Amino acid sequence: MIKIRHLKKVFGSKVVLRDVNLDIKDEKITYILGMSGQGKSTIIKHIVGLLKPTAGEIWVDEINVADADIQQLYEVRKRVGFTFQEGALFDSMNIFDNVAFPLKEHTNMNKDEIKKRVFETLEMVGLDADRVAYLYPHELSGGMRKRAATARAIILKPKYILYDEPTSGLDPIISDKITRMIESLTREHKMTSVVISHDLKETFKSADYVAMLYNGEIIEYGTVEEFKNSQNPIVRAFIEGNSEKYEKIADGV
Ligand SMILES: Nc1ncnc2c1ncn2[C@@H]1O[C@H](COP(=O)(O)OP(=O)(O)OP(=O)(O)O)[C@@H](O)[C@H]1O
Repeated sequence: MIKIRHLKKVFGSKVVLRDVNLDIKDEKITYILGMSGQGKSTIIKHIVGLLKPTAGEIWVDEINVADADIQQLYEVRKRVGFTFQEGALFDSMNIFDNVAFPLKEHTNMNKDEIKKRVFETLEMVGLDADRVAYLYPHELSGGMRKRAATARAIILKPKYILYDEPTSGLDPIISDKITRMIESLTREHKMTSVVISHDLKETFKSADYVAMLYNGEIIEYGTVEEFKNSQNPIVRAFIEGNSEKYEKIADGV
């Protein structure tokens, strides 16, 4: 399980995360929602040790990432795959080399083993491996690039996968396909998924748990039904897409 306890992060004089507490349950899909700039990406960067917290603990199973040594961080990176919003793939490498990259870095697999694993993984994310493996990222559509980036993130068979806005910039049909891919990796391949999103439609379709980040804290956490029935005024304004209501509450009016 991933457990975040009293996570605080200050950039310069700006307090982005005040006191984040969150449990990510194994083999489930947890969505983290929140307005732009609230610090959702900052949370996931802490989970993989790309940022050091100002205070608090981030447990990935028995490892506290906040004070992990190099060896432990290496272990965390094997257990936790992640995809970022932008620039997830190396433009100068074809899809095969992109997806194979972590295998070459982290394992002693031979060429045949690497090819087998890359092709299997491309199929797992719904790509036709024979067709796309030797294409370059710019030759793929946005949705296919997201799938390929996911293939690279799961190539080491991580227990956890973190998706940063996997459906942003995609049309509703492709968004639905990406959501189904996340579901299939979670349900059939027993991964634990954390999804950062603004996309309520996709969230309500596939989340097991939903957390809402606001003003540096998780202000609501529960199942989709619980979240939909939340009486928290910020959550209500967010669900209704009511900017006037949201801003009034945010301004303390
Ligand atoms: N390395 C950094 N140095 C300084 N400020 C940062 C850094 N990383 C993030 N921030 C600031 O922290 C805040 C939260 O950023 P973050 O990207 O985590 O938000 P987010 O909720 O993921 O937003 P979005 O939905 O737009 O991606 C922003 O104000 C951002 O400018």
